[in-house]
Amino acid sequence: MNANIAVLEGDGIGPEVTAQSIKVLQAIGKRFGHQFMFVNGLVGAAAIRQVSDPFPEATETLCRRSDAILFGAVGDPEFDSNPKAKIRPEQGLLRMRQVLGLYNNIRPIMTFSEILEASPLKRERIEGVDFIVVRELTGGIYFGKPQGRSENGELAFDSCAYSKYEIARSLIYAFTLAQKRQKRLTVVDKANVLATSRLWREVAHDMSKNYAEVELSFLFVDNAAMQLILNPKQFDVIVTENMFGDILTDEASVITGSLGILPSASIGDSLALYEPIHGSYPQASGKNIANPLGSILSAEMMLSYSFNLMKEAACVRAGVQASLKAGKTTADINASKPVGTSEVGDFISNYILNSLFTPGPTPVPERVTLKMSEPIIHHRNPEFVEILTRVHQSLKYLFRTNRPVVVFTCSGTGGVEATMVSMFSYGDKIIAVNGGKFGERWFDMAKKYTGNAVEVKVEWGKSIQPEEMKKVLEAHPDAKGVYFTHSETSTGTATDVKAISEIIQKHSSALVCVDGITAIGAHEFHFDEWGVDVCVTGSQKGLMMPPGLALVAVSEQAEKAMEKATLPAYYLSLKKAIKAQAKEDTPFTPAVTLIIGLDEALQMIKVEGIENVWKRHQRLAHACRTGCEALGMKLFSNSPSLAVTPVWLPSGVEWKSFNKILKQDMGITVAAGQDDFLGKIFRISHLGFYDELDMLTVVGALEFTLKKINHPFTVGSGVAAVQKAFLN
Ligand SMILES: NC(=O)C1=CN([C@@H]2O[C@H](COP(=O)(O)OP(=O)(O)OC[C@H]3O[C@@H](n4cnc5c(N)ncnc54)[C@H](O)[C@@H]3O)[C@@H](O)[C@H]2O)C=CC1
Ligand SMILES: CC(C)CC(=O)C(=O)O
Repeated sequence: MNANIAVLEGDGIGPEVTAQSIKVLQAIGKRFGHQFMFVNGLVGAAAIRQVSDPFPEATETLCRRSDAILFGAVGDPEFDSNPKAKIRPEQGLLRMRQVLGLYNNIRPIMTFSEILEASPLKRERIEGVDFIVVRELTGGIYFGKPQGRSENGELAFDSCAYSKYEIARSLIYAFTLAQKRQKRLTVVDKANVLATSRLWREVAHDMSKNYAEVELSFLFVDNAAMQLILNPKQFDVIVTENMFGDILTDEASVITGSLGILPSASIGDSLALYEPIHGSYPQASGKNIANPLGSILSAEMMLSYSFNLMKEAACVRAGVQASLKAGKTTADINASKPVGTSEVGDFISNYILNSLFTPGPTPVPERVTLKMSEPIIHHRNPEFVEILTRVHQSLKYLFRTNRPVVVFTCSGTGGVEATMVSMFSYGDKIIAVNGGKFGERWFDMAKKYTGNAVEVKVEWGKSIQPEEMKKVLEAHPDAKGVYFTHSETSTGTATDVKAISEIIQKHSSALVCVDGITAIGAHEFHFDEWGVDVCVTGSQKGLMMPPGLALVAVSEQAEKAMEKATLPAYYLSLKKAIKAQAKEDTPFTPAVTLIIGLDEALQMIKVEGIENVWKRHQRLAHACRTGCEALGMKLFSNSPSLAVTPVWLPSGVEWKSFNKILKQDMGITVAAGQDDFLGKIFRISHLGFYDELDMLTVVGALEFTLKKINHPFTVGSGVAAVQKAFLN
């Protein structure tokens, strides 16, 4: 979606906390494919200083033309300490609320389990607190007339007035909200003293007939102030007038741990403004110490209330929770080890971007995710058959084959298992090349199924050469199948499939069985031309999908072998799957949603063109390697894969702290080394949905991390090398 957001930062800490929300909204835009346009407007003391008006006409126009308003705070000691000042920053805020018709202020009060100890109240009293205060915002004593001083200055007066209409529109909102929640509504007033409060009660009573399922109660404000602290869990929705709502919610912030974390939405009939409930906290201004969560959570409210972007809002909340869990909080919450305002914003926006640089799962493009979030359809419906038919065709394009490629609902390992149980019998000799975790797995699997497996061990980081394969085949002329891995994920090492397949065909009648799980979509591959018999890939690799599907291409030879095979196979029977595939069907209930996503992902690959996809992987892999080497890191593999680059950790660098900084400060997840190489190497993926900027990002993040742990290197050298690799 496209949205115009008016940004009114205001005074004191307003600009610094608002900057964090913008950062977070930009991250949401990037991750979910939305365009948020931010336009600044003057308000408060800043506006008085520039244009002598705390809410200038230009700001009002900007607000009216925007889809939502993000507000910081107003107020400045210069005015606070001068009671005689005629123009005051706060007048801007009040006028703005009034002229924009923002008559309800919604303030959710919810504790975060991660920071319960930040509250001075007992854990059992506050754990699970979750209520909402609906504060009337454009009436009551804030706006009542007359207000002022007597002529002789001996008397000052304010007026509190409410019309039935004003009360009713806040109550309607609160009743409706309660209906959707726990169905409990508390009206807070001072009806034992104030006439306006008695009118609130009267209107609430009358209205309650229309909301029979909502349990309505009344509480005097003095008692409410105590109950909030004594037993805050009793509340579901509170509705109250302007002044009481302001005071009670500052008090309620003690339950949650800090005034700095409470957000709000000020809404009317057409416009909505999102603002933390705190003020301009001038003592903290410019010091990078204010908590930005009130503002960030207000941005979360904007996403859900104004834009109905619920998934995006949930993502912001998850980022906030992650920051609290990681202790990335300001001094008001974490006095012993605080981080700065901007660090909290960085952490949350990095969390949202959550850049995966792992060789599976790999990043899923937004348009694929969106496709998968459409309503589910039945797998026998013509719409699904059409999708499956297209997927079958696209898979042929992907594998470069005219033969069937079947779709299994399982991981890549399940796909390899399907080939074994479908093509072989007990006692059949299977050669398995073991040059890493996955080769090891195929050897184990063959041993289990046929009881006759030959392991060809290859040093990690190296690939099997044709002459070596020739010797193995000569030693085992009775082999029925040879399993080898195109791109070994654990070592980032590629095997020359074309050459190995040629040797096997020349010197043996064994079936050529390729684990293409991390190779398909990254490495050049021609199933038919290269004489491969079965090749398996998984959805969460080069296909830019979540895990859950195995795709298996099957040659004519392989199909013939199935006629003689006697190993038991049911769910993973390739024979059954091929038969169903011929009718554009699957033998068992397929993962409908994943296949719908796969259809979209394969369309993306087709539009780019498979040759271009291979070339892109080559470009990215080369740039990634160059960048790492420029930082003084050594590459692990002598036959590098185009899917993943494994790198030796520089000496003296400890993996756990290195990875923690990469992940927590930069939002980058890379893969650890496995087995003997755990803590010694790490692996950077460029498999699937990556581009040039991603390589600059990951190498830039490596630089940041090395700098933070004081590892010597020339700042900028890695990023420059990546840039040169692309530009030369
Ligand atoms: N919506 C608005 O723009 C509001 C503006 N104001 C104005 O703000 C100025 C200061 O007023 P105060 O009464 O001091 O209220 P305040 O809300 O600015 O600060 C009160 C106390 O709350 C804590 N606090 C507030 N925001 C925080 C944050 N983000 N992180 C960590 N701690 C935080 C601090 O301990 C601070 O001393 C005044 O000029 C006042 O008129 C006050 C309330 C609301
Ligand atoms: C400066 C005041 C208008 C503050 C206030 O009442 C509020 O933010 O709710």
